[in-house]
Amino acid sequence: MTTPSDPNRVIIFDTTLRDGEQSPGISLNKGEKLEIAHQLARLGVDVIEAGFPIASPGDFEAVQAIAREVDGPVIAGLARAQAGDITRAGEAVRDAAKPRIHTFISTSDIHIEHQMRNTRADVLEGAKAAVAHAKSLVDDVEFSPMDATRADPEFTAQVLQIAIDEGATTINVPDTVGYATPDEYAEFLSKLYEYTPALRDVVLSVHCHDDLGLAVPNSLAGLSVGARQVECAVNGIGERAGNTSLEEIIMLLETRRDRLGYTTGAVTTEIARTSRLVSRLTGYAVQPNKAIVGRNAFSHESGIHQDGVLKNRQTFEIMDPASIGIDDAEQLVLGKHSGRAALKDALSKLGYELDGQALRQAFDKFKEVADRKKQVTAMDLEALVTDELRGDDAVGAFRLVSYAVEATSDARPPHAVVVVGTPDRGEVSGSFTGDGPVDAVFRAIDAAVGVDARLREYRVDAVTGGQDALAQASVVVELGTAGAAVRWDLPGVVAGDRVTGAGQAVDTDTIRASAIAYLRAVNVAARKLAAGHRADGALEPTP
Ligand SMILES: CC(=O)SCCNC(=O)CCNC(=O)[C@H](O)C(C)(C)COP(=O)(O)OP(=O)(O)OC[C@H]1O[C@@H](n2cnc3c(N)ncnc32)[C@H](O)[C@@H]1OP(=O)(O)O
Ligand SMILES: CC(C)C(=O)C(=O)O
Ligand SMILES: [Mg+2]
Repeated sequence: MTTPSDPNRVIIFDTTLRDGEQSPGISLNKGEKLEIAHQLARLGVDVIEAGFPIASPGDFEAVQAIAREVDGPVIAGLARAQAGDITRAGEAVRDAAKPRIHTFISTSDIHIEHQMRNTRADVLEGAKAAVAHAKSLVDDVEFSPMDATRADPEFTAQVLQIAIDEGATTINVPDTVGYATPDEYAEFLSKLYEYTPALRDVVLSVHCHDDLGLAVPNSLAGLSVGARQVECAVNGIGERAGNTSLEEIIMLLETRRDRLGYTTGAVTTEIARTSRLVSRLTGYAVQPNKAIVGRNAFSHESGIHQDGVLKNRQTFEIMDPASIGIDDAEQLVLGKHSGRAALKDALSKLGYELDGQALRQAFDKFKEVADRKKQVTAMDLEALVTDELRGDDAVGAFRLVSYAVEATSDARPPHAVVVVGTPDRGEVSGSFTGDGPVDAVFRAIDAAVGVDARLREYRVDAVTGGQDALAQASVVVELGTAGAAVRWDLPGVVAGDRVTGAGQAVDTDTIRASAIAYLRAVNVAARKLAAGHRADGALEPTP
Protein backbone atom coordinates (compact mmCIF):
# COMPACT_ATOMS: atom_id res chain seq x y z
CA MET A 1 0.00 0.00 0.00
CA THR A 2 1.17 3.53 -0.62
CA THR A 3 2.07 5.29 2.60
CA PRO A 4 -0.23 8.30 3.14
CA SER A 5 1.48 11.61 2.41
CA ASP A 6 -0.07 13.27 5.47
CA PRO A 7 2.33 12.36 8.32
CA ASN A 8 -0.57 12.35 10.78
CA ARG A 9 -2.82 10.09 8.75
CA VAL A 10 -3.49 6.88 10.71
CA ILE A 11 -4.01 3.66 8.76
CA ILE A 12 -6.97 1.71 10.05
CA PHE A 13 -6.23 -2.03 9.81
CA ASP A 14 -9.35 -4.00 10.57
CA THR A 15 -8.90 -7.53 11.90
CA THR A 16 -12.52 -8.32 12.72
CA LEU A 17 -12.47 -11.18 10.22
CA ARG A 18 -9.21 -12.67 11.58
CA ASP A 19 -8.43 -11.86 15.25
CA GLY A 20 -12.08 -10.92 15.80
CA GLU A 21 -13.17 -14.30 14.49
CA GLN A 22 -10.79 -15.96 16.98
CA SER A 23 -13.30 -15.09 19.73
CA PRO A 24 -14.75 -18.26 21.24
CA GLY A 25 -17.92 -19.31 19.45
CA ILE A 26 -17.53 -17.11 16.39
CA SER A 27 -17.33 -18.84 13.03
CA LEU A 28 -18.21 -16.81 9.98
CA ASN A 29 -18.90 -18.48 6.65
CA LYS A 30 -17.82 -17.09 3.31
CA GLY A 31 -21.04 -15.18 2.68
CA GLU A 32 -20.98 -13.60 6.12
CA LYS A 33 -17.33 -12.61 5.81
CA LEU A 34 -18.02 -11.07 2.42
CA GLU A 35 -20.94 -9.08 3.77
CA ILE A 36 -18.82 -7.71 6.62
CA ALA A 37 -15.89 -6.99 4.29
CA HIS A 38 -18.11 -4.97 1.92
CA GLN A 39 -19.39 -2.99 4.89
CA LEU A 40 -15.82 -2.42 6.16
CA ALA A 41 -14.97 -1.05 2.71
CA ARG A 42 -17.94 1.35 2.96
CA LEU A 43 -16.66 2.34 6.38
CA GLY A 44 -13.40 3.30 4.69
CA VAL A 45 -10.92 1.11 6.57
CA ASP A 46 -7.53 1.00 4.86
CA VAL A 47 -6.73 -2.68 5.38
CA ILE A 48 -8.97 -5.70 5.89
CA GLU A 49 -7.28 -8.71 7.42
CA ALA A 50 -9.71 -11.17 5.89
CA GLY A 51 -8.56 -14.35 7.62
CA PHE A 52 -5.91 -16.99 8.19
CA PRO A 53 -5.96 -18.93 4.90
CA ILE A 54 -4.10 -22.01 6.19
CA ALA A 55 -6.64 -22.41 9.01
CA SER A 56 -9.29 -24.16 6.90
CA PRO A 57 -10.47 -24.52 3.31
CA GLY A 58 -13.46 -22.36 4.22
CA ASP A 59 -11.28 -19.53 5.48
CA PHE A 60 -9.08 -19.77 2.40
CA GLU A 61 -12.15 -19.44 0.16
CA ALA A 62 -13.49 -16.53 2.18
CA VAL A 63 -10.20 -14.62 1.98
CA GLN A 64 -9.99 -15.37 -1.74
CA ALA A 65 -13.57 -14.19 -2.34
CA ILE A 66 -12.94 -10.97 -0.42
CA ALA A 67 -9.71 -10.39 -2.35
CA ARG A 68 -11.62 -10.80 -5.61
CA GLU A 69 -14.76 -8.89 -4.78
CA VAL A 70 -14.08 -6.15 -2.25
CA ASP A 71 -12.78 -2.92 -3.73
CA GLY A 72 -10.89 -0.23 -1.91
CA PRO A 73 -8.96 -1.56 1.07
CA VAL A 74 -5.78 -3.63 1.06
CA ILE A 75 -6.74 -7.29 1.60
CA ALA A 76 -4.43 -9.15 3.96
CA GLY A 77 -4.08 -12.82 4.83
CA LEU A 78 -2.27 -14.02 7.97
CA ALA A 79 0.49 -16.65 7.90
CA ARG A 80 2.83 -18.17 10.47
CA ALA A 81 6.50 -18.03 9.61
CA GLN A 82 6.08 -21.27 7.74
CA ALA A 83 6.37 -21.87 4.03
CA GLY A 84 3.01 -23.67 3.74
CA ASP A 85 1.13 -20.85 5.48
CA ILE A 86 2.76 -18.17 3.35
CA THR A 87 2.13 -19.97 0.06
CA ARG A 88 -1.53 -20.43 1.01
CA ALA A 89 -1.91 -16.79 2.11
CA GLY A 90 -0.30 -15.66 -1.14
CA GLU A 91 -2.76 -17.74 -3.18
CA ALA A 92 -5.70 -16.40 -1.21
CA VAL A 93 -4.94 -12.69 -1.59
CA ARG A 94 -3.34 -12.86 -5.04
CA ASP A 95 -6.38 -11.52 -6.92
CA ALA A 96 -6.86 -8.46 -4.73
CA ALA A 97 -6.12 -5.07 -6.25
CA LYS A 98 -3.94 -4.43 -3.19
CA PRO A 99 -2.83 -7.75 -1.63
CA ARG A 100 -0.86 -8.08 1.60
CA ILE A 101 0.68 -11.04 3.42
CA HIS A 102 0.98 -10.62 7.17
CA THR A 103 3.47 -13.03 8.69
CA PHE A 104 4.47 -13.40 12.32
CA ILE A 105 6.80 -15.20 14.70
CA SER A 106 7.27 -14.83 18.45
CA THR A 107 10.23 -12.97 19.92
CA SER A 108 9.53 -13.46 23.65
CA ASP A 109 11.63 -16.09 25.35
CA ILE A 110 8.56 -17.59 26.98
CA HIS A 111 7.09 -18.27 23.52
CA ILE A 112 10.39 -19.30 21.97
CA GLU A 113 11.11 -21.75 24.74
CA HIS A 114 7.67 -23.06 25.58
CA GLN A 115 5.53 -22.68 22.49
CA MET A 116 7.83 -22.99 19.53
CA ARG A 117 10.41 -24.97 21.51
CA ASN A 118 13.31 -23.59 19.53
CA THR A 119 15.93 -20.86 19.92
CA ARG A 120 16.43 -17.16 19.23
CA ALA A 121 18.64 -18.19 16.31
CA ASP A 122 15.75 -20.20 14.86
CA VAL A 123 13.51 -17.13 15.19
CA LEU A 124 15.99 -14.91 13.33
CA GLU A 125 16.21 -17.47 10.58
CA GLY A 126 12.46 -18.11 10.50
CA ALA A 127 11.63 -14.39 10.25
CA LYS A 128 14.14 -13.91 7.43
CA ALA A 129 12.83 -16.86 5.40
CA ALA A 130 9.19 -15.93 6.00
CA VAL A 131 9.47 -12.30 4.94
CA ALA A 132 11.61 -13.21 1.91
CA HIS A 133 9.06 -15.83 0.88
CA ALA A 134 6.12 -13.46 1.32
CA LYS A 135 7.97 -10.73 -0.56
CA SER A 136 8.41 -13.10 -3.50
CA LEU A 137 4.61 -13.36 -3.72
CA VAL A 138 3.43 -9.79 -2.97
CA ASP A 139 4.99 -6.36 -2.58
CA ASP A 140 3.12 -5.45 0.54
CA VAL A 141 4.42 -7.53 3.46
CA GLU A 142 3.63 -6.98 7.12
CA PHE A 143 5.70 -8.60 9.84
CA SER A 144 4.79 -9.05 13.51
CA PRO A 145 6.98 -10.20 16.39
CA MET A 146 4.34 -12.03 18.43
CA ASP A 147 4.31 -11.39 22.21
CA ALA A 148 6.73 -8.53 21.61
CA THR A 149 5.84 -6.59 24.75
CA ARG A 150 7.11 -9.45 26.94
CA ALA A 151 10.23 -9.85 24.81
CA ASP A 152 13.73 -8.46 25.04
CA PRO A 153 13.58 -5.19 23.05
CA GLU A 154 17.10 -5.61 21.73
CA PHE A 155 16.42 -9.07 20.37
CA THR A 156 13.07 -7.94 18.95
CA ALA A 157 14.81 -5.03 17.23
CA GLN A 158 17.29 -7.48 15.70
CA VAL A 159 14.42 -9.52 14.29
CA LEU A 160 12.73 -6.38 12.96
CA GLN A 161 15.92 -5.27 11.24
CA ILE A 162 16.02 -8.59 9.40
CA ALA A 163 12.34 -8.31 8.44
CA ILE A 164 12.90 -4.79 7.09
CA ASP A 165 16.01 -5.92 5.23
CA GLU A 166 13.95 -8.65 3.57
CA GLY A 167 11.38 -6.12 2.41
CA ALA A 168 8.68 -5.85 5.10
CA THR A 169 6.80 -2.59 4.53
CA THR A 170 4.82 -2.58 7.78
CA ILE A 171 6.15 -3.64 11.17
CA ASN A 172 3.43 -4.44 13.65
CA VAL A 173 4.30 -4.70 17.33
CA PRO A 174 1.67 -6.73 19.14
CA ASP A 175 0.85 -6.58 22.82
CA THR A 176 -0.38 -10.12 22.27
CA VAL A 177 -1.47 -10.83 25.83
CA GLY A 178 -2.68 -7.33 26.73
CA TYR A 179 -0.02 -6.96 29.41
CA ALA A 180 1.59 -3.59 28.72
CA THR A 181 0.63 -0.26 30.24
CA PRO A 182 0.52 2.78 27.93
CA ASP A 183 3.82 4.15 29.27
CA GLU A 184 5.55 0.81 28.91
CA TYR A 185 4.22 0.25 25.42
CA ALA A 186 5.32 3.71 24.26
CA GLU A 187 8.72 3.18 25.85
CA PHE A 188 9.09 -0.24 24.22
CA LEU A 189 8.29 1.19 20.77
CA SER A 190 10.70 4.08 21.36
CA LYS A 191 13.44 1.59 22.17
CA LEU A 192 12.71 -0.28 18.93
CA TYR A 193 13.09 3.00 17.01
CA GLU A 194 16.34 3.62 18.84
CA TYR A 195 17.77 0.15 18.15
CA THR A 196 16.41 -0.07 14.59
CA PRO A 197 16.54 3.32 12.89
CA ALA A 198 15.30 1.62 9.68
CA LEU A 199 11.94 1.37 11.43
CA ARG A 200 11.46 5.02 10.45
CA ASP A 201 11.37 3.94 6.77
CA VAL A 202 8.38 1.61 7.19
CA VAL A 203 4.97 1.94 8.76
CA LEU A 204 4.97 1.11 12.46
CA SER A 205 1.76 -0.56 13.55
CA VAL A 206 0.16 -1.26 16.92
CA HIS A 207 -1.89 -4.35 17.77
CA CYS A 208 -3.22 -4.29 21.32
CA HIS A 209 -5.37 -6.65 23.32
CA ASP A 210 -7.80 -5.63 26.01
CA ASP A 211 -6.97 -8.08 28.81
CA LEU A 212 -6.47 -5.19 31.24
CA GLY A 213 -8.85 -2.83 29.47
CA LEU A 214 -5.94 -0.92 27.95
CA ALA A 215 -6.15 -1.76 24.26
CA VAL A 216 -7.30 1.71 23.18
CA PRO A 217 -5.01 3.70 25.53
CA ASN A 218 -2.07 1.53 24.47
CA SER A 219 -2.86 2.09 20.78
CA LEU A 220 -3.00 5.83 21.40
CA ALA A 221 0.32 5.67 23.27
CA GLY A 222 1.80 3.88 20.25
CA LEU A 223 0.63 6.65 17.93
CA SER A 224 2.17 9.26 20.22
CA VAL A 225 5.65 7.83 19.63
CA GLY A 226 5.33 7.39 15.87
CA ALA A 227 3.10 4.42 14.97
CA ARG A 228 0.73 5.20 12.12
CA GLN A 229 -1.27 1.99 11.74
CA VAL A 230 -3.74 0.75 14.32
CA GLU A 231 -5.01 -2.82 14.23
CA CYS A 232 -8.52 -3.05 15.58
CA ALA A 233 -11.79 -4.96 15.41
CA VAL A 234 -15.42 -3.89 15.24
CA ASN A 235 -17.09 -3.97 18.67
CA GLY A 236 -13.66 -4.78 20.11
CA ILE A 237 -14.05 -8.50 19.47
CA GLY A 238 -11.02 -10.76 19.34
CA GLU A 239 -8.93 -13.32 21.18
CA ARG A 240 -9.86 -13.44 24.91
CA ALA A 241 -10.89 -9.92 26.05
CA GLY A 242 -10.63 -8.72 22.47
CA ASN A 243 -8.73 -6.24 20.36
CA THR A 244 -8.63 -2.47 20.23
CA SER A 245 -12.17 -1.48 19.41
CA LEU A 246 -12.36 0.00 15.91
CA GLU A 247 -15.16 2.42 16.72
CA GLU A 248 -13.45 3.65 19.87
CA ILE A 249 -10.09 4.34 18.29
CA ILE A 250 -11.61 5.99 15.20
CA MET A 251 -13.92 8.23 17.21
CA LEU A 252 -11.16 9.04 19.68
CA LEU A 253 -8.96 10.25 16.83
CA GLU A 254 -11.79 12.07 15.05
CA THR A 255 -13.41 13.63 18.10
CA ARG A 256 -10.15 14.76 19.69
CA ARG A 257 -8.45 15.84 16.49
CA ASP A 258 -8.20 19.27 18.09
CA ARG A 259 -5.76 17.92 20.66
CA LEU A 260 -4.24 14.85 18.98
CA GLY A 261 -3.99 16.05 15.38
CA TYR A 262 -4.44 12.64 13.71
CA THR A 263 -6.68 11.95 10.72
CA THR A 264 -8.23 8.75 9.39
CA GLY A 265 -9.97 7.86 6.16
CA ALA A 266 -12.98 6.47 8.00
CA VAL A 267 -16.53 7.27 6.96
CA THR A 268 -17.68 7.52 10.54
CA THR A 269 -21.38 7.60 9.67
CA GLU A 270 -21.06 3.90 8.78
CA ILE A 271 -19.89 2.92 12.27
CA ALA A 272 -23.25 2.14 13.86
CA ARG A 273 -24.37 0.06 10.88
CA THR A 274 -21.10 -1.89 10.85
CA SER A 275 -21.35 -2.58 14.56
CA ARG A 276 -24.90 -3.90 14.20
CA LEU A 277 -23.94 -6.12 11.26
CA VAL A 278 -20.98 -7.64 13.10
CA SER A 279 -23.04 -8.17 16.22
CA ARG A 280 -25.79 -9.89 14.23
CA LEU A 281 -23.51 -12.16 12.22
CA THR A 282 -21.18 -13.11 15.08
CA GLY A 283 -23.94 -13.52 17.65
CA TYR A 284 -21.91 -11.30 20.01
CA ALA A 285 -24.23 -8.76 21.60
CA VAL A 286 -22.82 -5.29 22.27
CA GLN A 287 -22.97 -4.38 25.95
CA PRO A 288 -25.45 -1.51 26.49
CA ASN A 289 -22.87 0.82 28.01
CA LYS A 290 -20.17 0.11 25.37
CA ALA A 291 -18.48 3.32 24.24
CA ILE A 292 -19.65 4.65 20.85
CA VAL A 293 -21.89 1.75 19.77
CA GLY A 294 -23.60 0.62 22.97
CA ARG A 295 -27.33 1.21 23.08
CA ASN A 296 -26.82 3.75 25.88
CA ALA A 297 -23.81 5.55 24.43
CA PHE A 298 -25.95 8.51 23.38
CA SER A 299 -28.97 7.96 25.60
CA HIS A 300 -29.92 10.14 28.51
CA GLU A 301 -32.32 8.93 31.16
CA SER A 302 -31.95 11.39 33.97
CA GLY A 303 -34.00 14.55 34.02
CA ILE A 304 -31.13 17.01 34.51
CA HIS A 305 -29.18 15.56 31.59
CA GLN A 306 -32.27 15.40 29.40
CA ASP A 307 -33.14 18.99 30.20
CA GLY A 308 -29.57 20.03 29.28
CA VAL A 309 -29.53 18.05 26.03
CA LEU A 310 -32.87 19.51 24.99
CA LYS A 311 -31.49 23.01 25.55
CA ASN A 312 -28.15 22.32 23.91
CA ARG A 313 -26.83 18.85 23.13
CA GLN A 314 -23.27 19.85 23.95
CA THR A 315 -24.16 20.14 27.61
CA PHE A 316 -23.88 16.37 27.95
CA GLU A 317 -22.66 15.05 24.57
CA ILE A 318 -19.11 15.15 23.25
CA MET A 319 -20.02 13.60 19.90
CA ASP A 320 -22.92 14.07 17.55
CA PRO A 321 -24.63 10.66 17.36
CA ALA A 322 -25.41 11.39 13.71
CA SER A 323 -21.65 11.37 13.08
CA ILE A 324 -21.59 7.61 13.68
CA GLY A 325 -24.89 7.05 11.89
CA ILE A 326 -27.22 6.98 14.88
CA ASP A 327 -30.67 8.35 14.44
CA ASP A 328 -31.39 10.69 17.36
CA ALA A 329 -34.98 9.49 17.78
CA GLU A 330 -34.31 7.08 20.62
CA GLN A 331 -31.87 9.12 22.62
CA LEU A 332 -33.97 10.48 25.41
CA VAL A 333 -34.91 7.39 27.32
CA LEU A 334 -37.78 7.92 29.68
CA GLY A 335 -37.50 6.30 33.07
CA LYS A 336 -38.03 7.09 36.69
CA HIS A 337 -35.21 9.66 36.69
CA SER A 338 -36.71 11.74 33.90
CA GLY A 339 -38.25 15.16 34.29
CA ARG A 340 -41.04 17.20 32.69
CA ALA A 341 -38.83 18.65 29.95
CA ALA A 342 -38.05 15.21 28.53
CA LEU A 343 -41.64 14.04 28.89
CA LYS A 344 -42.97 17.14 27.14
CA ASP A 345 -40.44 16.65 24.33
CA ALA A 346 -41.30 12.95 23.92
CA LEU A 347 -45.02 13.73 23.89
CA SER A 348 -44.51 16.46 21.35
CA LYS A 349 -42.71 13.98 19.07
CA LEU A 350 -45.80 11.80 19.35
CA GLY A 351 -48.01 14.72 18.37
CA TYR A 352 -49.29 15.65 21.84
CA GLU A 353 -48.62 19.23 22.88
CA LEU A 354 -49.25 19.21 26.61
CA ASP A 355 -48.78 22.11 28.97
CA GLY A 356 -49.89 23.25 32.40
CA GLN A 357 -52.34 21.00 34.20
CA ALA A 358 -52.49 18.42 31.40
CA LEU A 359 -48.72 18.03 31.46
CA ARG A 360 -48.68 17.79 35.25
CA GLN A 361 -51.31 15.03 35.15
CA ALA A 362 -49.49 13.13 32.44
CA PHE A 363 -46.25 13.54 34.41
CA ASP A 364 -47.79 12.12 37.59
CA LYS A 365 -49.13 9.15 35.69
CA PHE A 366 -45.81 8.71 33.92
CA LYS A 367 -43.84 8.68 37.21
CA GLU A 368 -46.27 6.15 38.63
CA VAL A 369 -45.67 3.85 35.69
CA ALA A 370 -41.92 4.54 35.59
CA ASP A 371 -41.63 3.38 39.19
CA ARG A 372 -42.98 0.03 38.13
CA LYS A 373 -41.45 -0.21 34.67
CA LYS A 374 -37.72 -0.05 33.86
CA GLN A 375 -38.11 2.01 30.73
CA VAL A 376 -41.09 3.88 29.37
CA THR A 377 -41.08 3.59 25.60
CA ALA A 378 -42.81 5.77 23.01
CA MET A 379 -45.55 3.17 22.71
CA ASP A 380 -46.04 3.13 26.47
CA LEU A 381 -46.23 6.88 26.44
CA GLU A 382 -48.73 6.98 23.64
CA ALA A 383 -50.91 4.49 25.48
CA LEU A 384 -50.60 6.45 28.73
CA VAL A 385 -51.46 9.76 27.18
CA THR A 386 -54.39 8.52 25.18
CA ASP A 387 -55.48 6.78 28.36
CA GLU A 388 -55.20 10.06 30.26
CA LEU A 389 -57.10 11.87 27.51
CA ARG A 390 -59.84 9.28 27.40
CA GLY A 391 -59.95 9.17 31.20
CA ASP A 392 -63.37 10.25 32.31
CA ASP A 393 -62.80 10.96 35.94
CA ALA A 394 -65.06 13.91 35.43
CA VAL A 395 -67.87 15.10 37.63
CA GLY A 396 -70.48 12.41 37.98
CA ALA A 397 -68.09 9.54 37.37
CA PHE A 398 -67.05 6.55 39.44
CA ARG A 399 -63.37 6.00 39.99
CA LEU A 400 -61.34 3.15 41.34
CA VAL A 401 -59.86 3.81 44.77
CA SER A 402 -58.44 0.38 45.58
CA TYR A 403 -58.94 -3.29 45.07
CA ALA A 404 -57.81 -6.53 46.71
CA VAL A 405 -58.18 -9.96 45.17
CA GLU A 406 -57.53 -13.28 46.78
CA ALA A 407 -56.94 -16.00 44.21
CA THR A 408 -55.43 -19.39 45.02
CA SER A 409 -54.66 -22.59 43.11
CA ASP A 410 -56.93 -24.64 45.38
CA ALA A 411 -60.68 -25.09 44.97
CA ARG A 412 -61.65 -21.81 46.65
CA PRO A 413 -63.04 -19.34 44.10
CA PRO A 414 -61.34 -15.92 43.87
CA HIS A 415 -62.65 -13.23 46.17
CA ALA A 416 -62.42 -9.50 45.48
CA VAL A 417 -63.02 -6.39 47.59
CA VAL A 418 -63.21 -3.08 45.74
CA VAL A 419 -63.47 0.52 46.94
CA VAL A 420 -64.94 3.02 44.48
CA GLY A 421 -65.16 6.80 44.72
CA THR A 422 -68.59 8.11 43.81
CA PRO A 423 -69.65 11.61 42.84
CA ASP A 424 -72.18 11.95 45.59
CA ARG A 425 -71.76 9.19 48.16
CA GLY A 426 -68.07 9.36 48.94
CA GLU A 427 -66.23 6.05 48.91
CA VAL A 428 -68.27 2.88 48.73
CA SER A 429 -67.06 -0.68 48.84
CA GLY A 430 -68.30 -4.02 47.58
CA SER A 431 -67.10 -7.58 47.56
CA PHE A 432 -67.76 -10.63 45.46
CA THR A 433 -66.63 -14.21 45.00
CA GLY A 434 -66.37 -14.85 41.29
CA ASP A 435 -65.30 -17.38 38.68
CA GLY A 436 -61.95 -15.75 38.19
CA PRO A 437 -60.08 -12.79 39.72
CA VAL A 438 -61.21 -10.34 37.03
CA ASP A 439 -64.81 -11.56 37.21
CA ALA A 440 -64.69 -11.17 41.00
CA VAL A 441 -63.43 -7.59 40.67
CA PHE A 442 -66.11 -6.65 38.11
CA ARG A 443 -68.88 -8.03 40.27
CA ALA A 444 -67.44 -6.37 43.37
CA ILE A 445 -67.59 -3.07 41.47
CA ASP A 446 -71.24 -3.75 40.63
CA ALA A 447 -71.90 -4.41 44.30
CA ALA A 448 -70.07 -1.29 45.41
CA VAL A 449 -71.77 1.18 43.08
CA GLY A 450 -75.09 -0.59 42.97
CA VAL A 451 -75.45 -1.56 39.32
CA ASP A 452 -76.17 -4.87 37.75
CA ALA A 453 -74.14 -4.58 34.61
CA ARG A 454 -73.71 -7.31 32.04
CA LEU A 455 -70.26 -7.80 30.63
CA ARG A 456 -70.55 -7.90 26.85
CA GLU A 457 -66.89 -7.82 25.83
CA TYR A 458 -63.60 -8.02 27.61
CA ARG A 459 -60.13 -8.07 26.08
CA VAL A 460 -56.59 -7.53 27.31
CA ASP A 461 -53.74 -6.63 24.93
CA ALA A 462 -50.09 -6.09 25.71
CA VAL A 463 -49.27 -2.59 24.48
CA THR A 464 -45.53 -3.13 24.62
CA GLY A 465 -43.22 -6.12 24.86
CA GLY A 466 -41.32 -7.57 27.81
CA GLN A 467 -42.16 -8.68 31.30
CA ASP A 468 -43.12 -5.19 32.44
CA ALA A 469 -45.27 -4.45 29.39
CA LEU A 470 -48.29 -2.19 29.73
CA ALA A 471 -51.61 -3.97 29.47
CA GLN A 472 -54.57 -2.36 27.76
CA ALA A 473 -57.93 -3.64 28.96
CA SER A 474 -61.03 -3.05 26.83
CA VAL A 475 -64.46 -3.57 28.31
CA VAL A 476 -68.02 -3.24 26.98
CA VAL A 477 -70.86 -3.41 29.50
CA GLU A 478 -74.58 -3.27 29.13
CA LEU A 479 -76.63 -1.54 31.76
CA GLY A 480 -80.29 -1.82 32.30
CA THR A 481 -80.87 -5.10 30.45
CA ALA A 482 -83.76 -7.31 31.33
CA GLY A 483 -83.54 -8.34 34.91
CA ALA A 484 -80.88 -5.77 35.67
CA ALA A 485 -81.95 -2.88 37.75
CA VAL A 486 -80.20 0.42 37.96
CA ARG A 487 -80.30 1.00 41.63
CA TRP A 488 -78.36 4.16 41.97
CA ASP A 489 -79.51 7.62 41.82
CA LEU A 490 -78.69 9.48 38.66
CA PRO A 491 -80.92 12.20 37.34
CA GLY A 492 -82.96 11.00 34.42
CA VAL A 493 -82.11 7.31 34.83
CA VAL A 494 -85.05 5.05 34.58
CA ALA A 495 -84.88 1.37 35.50
CA GLY A 496 -85.19 -0.88 32.47
CA ASP A 497 -83.44 1.36 29.95
CA ARG A 498 -80.80 -0.53 27.92
CA VAL A 499 -77.52 1.00 27.05
CA THR A 500 -73.98 -0.09 26.43
CA GLY A 501 -70.80 1.63 27.47
CA ALA A 502 -67.22 0.99 26.42
CA GLY A 503 -64.10 1.73 28.42
CA GLN A 504 -60.39 1.17 28.07
CA ALA A 505 -57.49 1.56 30.44
CA VAL A 506 -53.79 1.03 30.43
CA ASP A 507 -51.63 -0.11 33.32
CA THR A 508 -48.75 -2.44 34.08
CA ASP A 509 -51.16 -4.32 36.34
CA THR A 510 -53.74 -6.21 34.27
CA ILE A 511 -56.35 -6.40 37.01
CA ARG A 512 -56.07 -2.69 37.76
CA ALA A 513 -56.34 -1.87 34.04
CA SER A 514 -59.41 -4.15 33.82
CA ALA A 515 -61.08 -2.57 36.85
CA ILE A 516 -60.54 0.98 35.58
CA ALA A 517 -61.76 0.03 32.09
CA TYR A 518 -64.85 -1.55 33.62
CA LEU A 519 -65.65 1.55 35.67
CA ARG A 520 -65.11 3.76 32.63
CA ALA A 521 -67.51 1.57 30.65
CA VAL A 522 -70.06 1.85 33.45
CA ASN A 523 -69.60 5.63 33.54
CA VAL A 524 -70.19 5.91 29.79
CA ALA A 525 -73.29 3.72 29.97
CA ALA A 526 -74.57 5.66 32.95
CA ARG A 527 -74.13 8.94 31.14
CA LYS A 528 -76.05 7.58 28.18
CA LEU A 529 -78.78 6.40 30.46
CA ALA A 530 -78.89 9.77 32.07
CA ALA A 531 -79.32 11.28 28.62
CA GLY A 532 -82.06 8.76 27.90
CA HIS A 533 -80.30 7.06 24.99
CA ARG A 534 -80.28 3.45 23.87
CA ALA A 535 -77.22 1.60 22.71
CA ASP A 536 -78.02 2.46 19.09
CA GLY A 537 -78.50 6.10 19.93
CA ALA A 538 -82.32 6.09 19.71
CA LEU A 539 -84.47 6.77 22.67
CA GLU A 540 -85.73 3.61 24.36
CA PRO A 541 -89.28 3.78 25.62
CA THR A 542 -89.47 2.99 29.26
CA PRO A 543 -91.82 0.05 29.93
C1 LIG B 1 -1.71 -14.21 18.50
C2 LIG B 1 -2.49 -14.81 17.42
O1 LIG B 1 -3.60 -14.41 17.26
S1 LIG B 1 -1.77 -15.98 16.45
C3 LIG B 1 -3.05 -16.56 15.43
C4 LIG B 1 -3.88 -17.53 16.16
N1 LIG B 1 -4.91 -18.02 15.26
C5 LIG B 1 -5.11 -19.30 15.09
O2 LIG B 1 -4.40 -20.15 15.62
C6 LIG B 1 -6.31 -19.68 14.25
C7 LIG B 1 -5.99 -20.65 13.14
N2 LIG B 1 -5.21 -21.78 13.59
C8 LIG B 1 -5.38 -23.03 13.11
O3 LIG B 1 -6.30 -23.34 12.38
C9 LIG B 1 -4.37 -24.05 13.50
O4 LIG B 1 -3.77 -23.70 14.73
C10 LIG B 1 -3.30 -24.15 12.37
C11 LIG B 1 -3.93 -24.75 11.13
C12 LIG B 1 -2.70 -22.79 12.06
C13 LIG B 1 -2.15 -25.06 12.84
O5 LIG B 1 -2.68 -26.27 13.27
P1 LIG B 1 -1.69 -27.43 13.71
O6 LIG B 1 -0.70 -27.66 12.66
O7 LIG B 1 -2.55 -28.58 14.10
O8 LIG B 1 -0.87 -26.84 14.96
P2 LIG B 1 -1.38 -26.41 16.40
O9 LIG B 1 -2.44 -25.37 16.24
O10 LIG B 1 -1.75 -27.59 17.21
O11 LIG B 1 -0.07 -25.77 17.03
C14 LIG B 1 0.48 -24.60 16.48
C15 LIG B 1 1.84 -24.90 15.88
O12 LIG B 1 2.30 -23.73 15.22
C16 LIG B 1 3.56 -23.32 15.77
N3 LIG B 1 3.61 -21.89 15.68
C17 LIG B 1 2.90 -21.00 16.39
N4 LIG B 1 3.17 -19.78 15.97
C18 LIG B 1 4.05 -19.90 14.98
C19 LIG B 1 4.67 -18.98 14.15
N5 LIG B 1 4.40 -17.68 14.26
N6 LIG B 1 5.51 -19.40 13.22
C20 LIG B 1 5.75 -20.71 13.09
N7 LIG B 1 5.19 -21.64 13.85
C21 LIG B 1 4.35 -21.24 14.78
C22 LIG B 1 3.51 -23.86 17.18
O13 LIG B 1 4.80 -23.96 17.72
C23 LIG B 1 2.89 -25.23 16.93
O14 LIG B 1 3.86 -26.04 16.34
P3 LIG B 1 4.11 -27.58 16.77
O15 LIG B 1 2.87 -28.29 16.34
O16 LIG B 1 5.30 -27.96 15.99
O17 LIG B 1 4.29 -27.59 18.22
C1 LIG C 1 -0.87 -12.43 14.87
C2 LIG C 1 -0.62 -11.36 15.82
C3 LIG C 1 -0.49 -10.04 15.16
C4 LIG C 1 -1.66 -11.26 16.87
O1 LIG C 1 -2.85 -11.33 16.63
C5 LIG C 1 -1.21 -10.97 18.22
O2 LIG C 1 -0.01 -11.06 18.48
O3 LIG C 1 -2.08 -10.66 19.05
MG1 LIG D 1 -4.03 -10.53 18.28
